[in-house]
Amino acid sequence: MKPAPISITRRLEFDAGHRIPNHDGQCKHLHGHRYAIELTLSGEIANHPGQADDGMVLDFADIKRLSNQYVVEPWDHAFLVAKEDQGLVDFLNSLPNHKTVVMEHVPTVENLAQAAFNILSPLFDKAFAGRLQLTAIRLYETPNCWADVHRP
Ligand SMILES: Nc1nc2c(c(=O)[nH]1)N=C([C@H](O)[C@H](O)COP(=O)(O)OP(=O)(O)OP(=O)(O)O)CN2
Ligand SMILES: [Zn+2]
Repeated sequence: MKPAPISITRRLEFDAGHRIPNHDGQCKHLHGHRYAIELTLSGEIANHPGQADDGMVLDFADIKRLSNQYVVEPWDHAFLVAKEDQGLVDFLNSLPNHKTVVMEHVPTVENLAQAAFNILSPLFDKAFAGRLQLTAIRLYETPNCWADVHRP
């Protein structure tokens, strides 16, 4: 029998500041969140008796390593600001050694989840070609608010 499809998910957390400049409520103010990102990968379970990855789609440590390097560490304790939010970009750039990440789009949880997916999906494709795929990202902005991005 063909094995049933399987996916694995690794959760990582980071802190970042942001604002939604044109929001009609509190979110137009500078504030921060403890974000949680959940990365879901799908692939086949390795049948490699005697090897470290036997029985795994991918070692959770590998998901952590790639995600930390390219998203979690760059965004952790950074201020995530939209490039269109020019006054704030200029202010943040005036702060010596401030960790600022200028985003292509307004840093809603939807756009951040999409940005993380666009960064990480090709990296997983390249590193583990053919064996597995990043199929979804869930990004929590608060315990009550999150966005899901799915591989098309
Ligand atoms: N669709 C979206 N709506 C909102 C976003 C967003 O990214 N996408 N972001 C915000 C705010 O930045 C904030 O993160 C959410 O604040 P809030 O609604 O207050 O969420 P809480 O979980 O803190 O709300 P509680 O009422 O305390 O549960 C707003 N909207
Ligand atoms: Zn917010």
